[in-house]
Amino acid sequence: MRPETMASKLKALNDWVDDVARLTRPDSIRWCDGSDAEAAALRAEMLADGTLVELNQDTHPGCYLHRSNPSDVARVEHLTLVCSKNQEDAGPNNHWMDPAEAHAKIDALFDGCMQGRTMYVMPYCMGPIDSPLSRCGVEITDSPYVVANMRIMTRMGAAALARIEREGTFVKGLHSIGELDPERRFIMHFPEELTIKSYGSGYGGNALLGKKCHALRIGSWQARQEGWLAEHMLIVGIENPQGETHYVAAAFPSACGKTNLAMLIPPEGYRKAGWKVWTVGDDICWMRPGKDGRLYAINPEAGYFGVAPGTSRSTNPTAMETIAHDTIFTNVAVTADNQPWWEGLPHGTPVTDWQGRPYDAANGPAAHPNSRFTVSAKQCPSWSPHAEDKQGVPISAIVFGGRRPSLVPLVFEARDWTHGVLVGAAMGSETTAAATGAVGVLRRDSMAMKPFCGYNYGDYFAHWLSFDKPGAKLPKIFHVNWFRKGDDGKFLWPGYGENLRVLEWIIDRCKGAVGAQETPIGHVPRKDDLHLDGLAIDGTALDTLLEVDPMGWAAEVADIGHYLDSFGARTPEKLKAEQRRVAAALANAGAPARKVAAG
Ligand SMILES: Nc1nc2c(ncn2[C@@H]2O[C@H](COP(=O)(O)OP(=O)(O)OP(=O)(O)O)[C@@H](O)[C@H]2O)c(=O)[nH]1
Ligand SMILES: O=C([O-])CC(=O)C(=O)O
Ligand SMILES: [Mn+2]
Repeated sequence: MRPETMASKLKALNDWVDDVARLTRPDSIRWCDGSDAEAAALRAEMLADGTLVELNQDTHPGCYLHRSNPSDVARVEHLTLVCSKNQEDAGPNNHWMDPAEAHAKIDALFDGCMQGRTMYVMPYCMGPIDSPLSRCGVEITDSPYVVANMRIMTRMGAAALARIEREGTFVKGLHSIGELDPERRFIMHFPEELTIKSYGSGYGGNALLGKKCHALRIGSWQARQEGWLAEHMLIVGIENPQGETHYVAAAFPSACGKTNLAMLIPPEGYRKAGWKVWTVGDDICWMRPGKDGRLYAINPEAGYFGVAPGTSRSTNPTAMETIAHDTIFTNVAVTADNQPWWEGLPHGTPVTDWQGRPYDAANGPAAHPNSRFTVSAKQCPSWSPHAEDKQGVPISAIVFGGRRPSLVPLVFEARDWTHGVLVGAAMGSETTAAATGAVGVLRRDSMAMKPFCGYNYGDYFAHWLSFDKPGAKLPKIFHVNWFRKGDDGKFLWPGYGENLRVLEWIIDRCKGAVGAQETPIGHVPRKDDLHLDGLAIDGTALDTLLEVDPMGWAAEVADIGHYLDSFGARTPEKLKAEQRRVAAALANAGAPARKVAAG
């Protein structure tokens, strides 16, 4: 760590650090270089003051547990603001405050807040350090836990600082855990100033500012200006037995299966035949058109901040292997022999819950439903050899999806880009524990970006449409739903590794190698179009998964129309016309679905 006196060569950076120090009045300032020695020293400090607890080092070498304040366990959407000069630019999809008022409000909280604490200055790079698609930032924080996580989640330290000094621009992120009072908490974004101010929370999405705040909210604003896309998407490479790899980018809302799909293990028959899956990213995707007209994507992150509950050898063995060592666990339970534990693990018994209390089922789950692991991407056994390619990987298909217990089929394909943008805009999903508030409530979550789009959704839809221009070789767009339920309330589709069967159909559609049936909502596979050998699923479940109910869909599409209108004049007319086209097709849908040829 560089002591205060060895500040950066970049005057703008030094000046900002000085200003922040004057406001927050820390006892000392440390510039982080990202080294192992620095990480080890910080860890020792956190173990000494209880910020980290050592886990069983025989079974989990290098693994530690952090228990957060029980009031600080998830993103807080109602306290997350986009403070653009013009309220219309933030749009009805964001909470907004006038920038001057917002600065005044949050600076009053920052005033003197680091007294008695150390202020850490972390230069970081989102994306491979040498990629033209990458962007840099500097986060200032008083939380060593945040430093430890940022070191895993981003390229943090000396190399990032060198790039920042070369480029001269960076996103400014100021964070303090403050007094962890839910009444004194704000996550504010000033896109026109490339600035983030976050106060009063130590939780991942609120505090690791490179992630949702920079890579999505500020990133999406920059992407619109510069002609690229910053999306809440995993990136996965699917290699077929012929050795051909297709990359798929998929947007699912928080806690709806991105990490799992990115690390999928092929079903046994596929594995034997030679199918392989390569993980490029599990949460965020930055993509832009290449010279050949295709979209190329990078993962701006360097690690995974994944949901622990539900992760097991049967659902996600790749993740289990990834987190077997050198991992920070947040808000999980522990067993009698000090191993981390969460709901969904078949073995072990929790003795201490996520709050550090003796486990008692009466207190609810042992691990918090949004408990997380933080781990370096390099530890993932399926980490793609192309994950660090500076030009990114070419995307063959874009997939949207959410938790839809009824109506929405297992998979369907949009007719073209405009229809695909409508499918993404129309996405709905049940809310999850990743944000505070009620769980299981169906809401619209366009492109899984509702909590993350840093500007007006109407403008965002127009930006998406703008990629369809002469010379563009755009990916095909699909929608999936792993979460359809039967009358007994159980999931109809086995999900997880079996999702490869759906990805195979998707990739074959991109190649024109498999058929489908045309319906008013898009192309849906017939049973025979999917490879289902070796899959235990009964015929009626499959019928339900592939059915399109015109009545139910007519109501859904009418609701989508109202939703698009809620963004007023900013919603592109082209998107509304597309919605009317689908509504009209559904109105005519008395006739049986028509068979279409492959391609
Ligand atoms: N039924 C079913 N559940 C799944 C499937 N994939 C993931 N899940 C469950 O959904 C939850 C969240 O999955 P993740 O893969 O961590 O979700 P995510 O989208 O990466 O979440 P964020 O990190 O919050 O963005 C876990 O409890 C999983 O076990 C699936 O195919 N079927
Ligand atoms: O941002 C976070 O805290 C975790 C995450 O990936 C999400 O909620 O989508
Ligand atoms: Mn996420």
